Amino acid sequence: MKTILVTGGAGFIGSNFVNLMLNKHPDYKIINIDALTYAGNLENLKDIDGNANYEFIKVDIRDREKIDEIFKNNEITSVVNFAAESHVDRSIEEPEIFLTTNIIGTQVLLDTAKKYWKVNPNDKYCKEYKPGVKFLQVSTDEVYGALGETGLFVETMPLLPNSPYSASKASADLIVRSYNETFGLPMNITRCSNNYGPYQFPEKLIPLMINNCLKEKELPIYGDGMQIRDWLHVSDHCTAIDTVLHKGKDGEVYNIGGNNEKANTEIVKLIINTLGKSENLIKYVKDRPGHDRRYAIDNTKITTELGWEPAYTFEQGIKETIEWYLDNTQWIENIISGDYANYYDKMYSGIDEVAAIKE
Ligand SMILES: Cc1cn([C@H]2C[C@H](O)[C@@H](COP(=O)(O)OP(=O)(O)O[C@H]3O[C@H](C)C(=O)[C@H](O)[C@H]3O)O2)c(=O)[nH]c1=O
Repeated sequence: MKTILVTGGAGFIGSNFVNLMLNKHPDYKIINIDALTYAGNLENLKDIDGNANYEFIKVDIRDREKIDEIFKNNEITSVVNFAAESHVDRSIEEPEIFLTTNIIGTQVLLDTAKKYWKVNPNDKYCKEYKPGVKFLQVSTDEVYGALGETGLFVETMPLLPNSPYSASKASADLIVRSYNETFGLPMNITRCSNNYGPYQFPEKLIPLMINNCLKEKELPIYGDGMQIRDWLHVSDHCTAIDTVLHKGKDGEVYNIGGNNEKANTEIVKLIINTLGKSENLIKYVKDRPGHDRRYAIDNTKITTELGWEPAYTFEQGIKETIEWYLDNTQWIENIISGDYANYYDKMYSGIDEVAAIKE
């Protein structure tokens, strides 16, 4: 039986992944560890309550002692590391937590996996690991920096991150790479484009706009709104990670994109129109500092080498996502009333405050 340690499994992408894995692989055990910060919510996992193959442990990935104890008590065969501080705007306000969680937290996991997975733990030079073990680092296309009007991100591009968030993720990627080169630790890195879908915290563009629209609050678009993102449905992202976990070649990086390039304003207008609201709600505000102009992913490697492709069209995905938020207004209220509430209110309750924060 495989035992997969999923970190950050109460967050948006992590909880979608835990749900997928338990349904798709009924013979796997999933251990979900999560610090339950503002963006994590066990309500995201209510459908698997009582599943005998699932265990939740509240822990911060920076807690070396507790991580060690989890590896000691369980025969873990893979780690899928979703745990991260992920919001770019917040990384501009308070970078430190991004560096400690995203970089040091990853290093703690790598050290512990190395310790427990080595065939000979006492040999510092041992590069032989138990069969089938793998560390999968979930990363982001933001590590490549920004694209101009043309071109796509490919895995061989240099890392040129622009925000404290993306710099922390790029640093973690390099640490993971170094553990593979220096210690032979089996690993893959995946770099996804912008995710959307159910259970996304309403600080990110799509759920923020849906939530504000439903409450008839202003919709803050940064700068000219012509920045482009490549939108990937979270369930496509999860099937891609499952594919890389099982078929990814050791030491390789795989980009994961949705083949859906859209300008921010187009997305916001689509949400407004679907919800039958007025475009007068849109308010163009001061631009995000260091705002990346365009992200777009070349999926050739994962498609040709591993046979994965996104299944969702954006039209279908956004329709289902809007419906999900309409059906789960209480979930939104619950998640934004936690310990992040003050920060959330400050950031998103009024446009003038948003603009002030961006100054
Ligand atoms: C919240 C917000 C965003 N925006 C703009 C800023 C971006 O051009 C775009 C998407 O912003 P968001 O913060 O949702 O996502 P990104 O900054 O592209 O980053 C996201 O996708 C990558 C892959 C990750 O790895 C990040 O973890 C994830 O947060 O909308 C606005 O114009 N107004 C707003 O109120």
